[in-house]
Amino acid sequence: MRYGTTDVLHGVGFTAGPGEVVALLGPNGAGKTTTIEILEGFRLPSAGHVRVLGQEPGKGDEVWRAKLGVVLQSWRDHGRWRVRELLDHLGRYYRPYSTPERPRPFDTDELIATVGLTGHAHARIGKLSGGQRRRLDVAIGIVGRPELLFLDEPTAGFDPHARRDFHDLVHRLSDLEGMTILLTTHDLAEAEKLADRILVLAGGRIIADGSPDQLSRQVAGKSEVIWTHGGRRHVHTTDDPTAFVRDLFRRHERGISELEVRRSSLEDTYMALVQRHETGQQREEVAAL
Ligand SMILES: Nc1ncnc2c1ncn2[C@@H]1O[C@H](COP(=O)(O)OP(=O)(O)OP(=O)(O)O)[C@@H](O)[C@H]1O
Repeated sequence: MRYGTTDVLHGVGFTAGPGEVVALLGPNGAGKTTTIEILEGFRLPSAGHVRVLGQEPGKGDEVWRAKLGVVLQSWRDHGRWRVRELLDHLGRYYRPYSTPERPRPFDTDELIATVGLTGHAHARIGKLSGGQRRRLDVAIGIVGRPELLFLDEPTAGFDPHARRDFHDLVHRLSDLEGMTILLTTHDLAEAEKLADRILVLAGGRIIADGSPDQLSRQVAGKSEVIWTHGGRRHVHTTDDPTAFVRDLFRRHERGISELEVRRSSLEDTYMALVQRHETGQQREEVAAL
């Protein structure tokens, strides 16, 4: 993807299979939204090949569009409508695309309950809180029971409870409905919890692609060993926690309690990957001078 003379995506290549949950991670400006917008058909790529549900997104017809669900970063219209009224209204557009395997739309009350808005079904949308509005955005995205769902920072503004409900919802949608889900998030714990696969974008390139475990293995992460001995808490960082713990017990046969080994988190892995990419970029720039 090129804007003017600037390439913002370079050779971004990946496939996602049915029912897969893929998280797109990356620093601000990495190209996540641009990638999603191309897949949704909102932006035409300057070059390359894109197929979404067998179709070139820019040429998708209504039947194709009805199979997609989109939750954008934020939008604030329909303030005078009521929650149930809007979902019922939007759902009707999907009726002609209903199939026996995939009845469309979702039952409105079931959908409202699914996103936890039953108590606000008759509230005016303009009066919802930020988190409630975001729940409604998700409901709007899935009202047509899509085969493929795009979620751009879906949990921004959610309280911990709403976040957990949302995570359960994503699991249900992928496991029970077989929905393929592509989401962007800056919450690494969320990505780790939800995604079967993580793509890390930096500077418009995919710098890592794999399950959270596979990514950790790409970066030789250190582990933290935390233990209490004689009432004092100790922390040690090591490449080989097994050897360290064996040695620890050899040195102190008794008196060790509350032993914990913490592997590097996805956050550590992510930071290391992005830093490695940025250092490589700087080296390339210096070499070009
Ligand atoms: N219409 C446009 N014209 C020119 N450049 C653009 C345009 N839209 C986006 N860009 C640039 O493309 C790059 C990628 O932007 P994009 O919004 O895809 O990033 P992002 O990864 O979604 O970032 P964030 O995490 O901040 O949402 C940025 O450098 C941005 O400045």
